[in-house]
Amino acid sequence: MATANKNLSAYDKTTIPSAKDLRFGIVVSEWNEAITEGLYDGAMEALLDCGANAENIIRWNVPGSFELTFGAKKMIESKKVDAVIAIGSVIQGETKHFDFVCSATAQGIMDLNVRTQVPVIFCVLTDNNMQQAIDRSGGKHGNKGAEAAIAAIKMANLG
Ligand SMILES: Nc1c(NC[C@H](O)[C@H](O)[C@H](O)CO)[nH]c(=O)[nH]c1=O
Ligand SMILES: CC(=O)[C@@H](O)COP(=O)(O)O
Repeated sequence: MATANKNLSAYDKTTIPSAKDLRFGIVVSEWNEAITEGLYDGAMEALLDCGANAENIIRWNVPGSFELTFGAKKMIESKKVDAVIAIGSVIQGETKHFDFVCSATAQGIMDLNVRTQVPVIFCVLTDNNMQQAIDRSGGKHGNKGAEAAIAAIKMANLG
C-alpha cells in the first residue's frame, strides 16, 4: 500500500505495549531541518502518548542522513537504550547523489539491526521533492515520525 493510501500517524493504542519503562535514542539529521524537526516532533508526540517518559529519550543530531548509521551505532555503544529512531530527509537533487545517500543509509541502518541487539528504526524520508517530504512529516499523509515511534515501541517489546 502506498503512503498516499494510509495515514502515517494513525495507530490504535490498545494494540501497543506501554513505553513507560523503555529508553529511546533519537538520532536526527540536520539536512532538510524543517522536515526532520517535523518528524522528530511526530515521533516525540507518539512516544509520550504511548507512555514514554521524556527523561528516558536521548536526542543526538548528525549532519546528514549518511551519518545516521554512525550516530545510531555510537548511541547503542554508549547509551543504554531499548530502541533507536534514525530520522532523516533525503530529497532528490540534480545528480545521482540521492541514490547513493539513500541506499547507503538504508543499508547501514539495516546492518545495525542485523549486528546489534538494539532495533534501529528507519525514519528516513526519500522524496522526489519538498512537497512529498512536507506531506509525510505532518502534512496530508500524516507523520512518518509517529509511525517510527510506534515501530520502536513494538520492536523494543519483541520477544
Ligand atoms: N542531499 C542530502 C544529504 N546529503 C548529505 C549527506 O547525508 C552527508 O551528510 C554528506 O554526504 C557528508 O557525508 N543528506 C540528507 O540527509 N538529505 C539530503 O537531501
Ligand atoms: C540527496 C542529495 O545529496 C542531493 O539533494 C544533493 O543535490 P544534488 O544532487 O543537486 O547535488
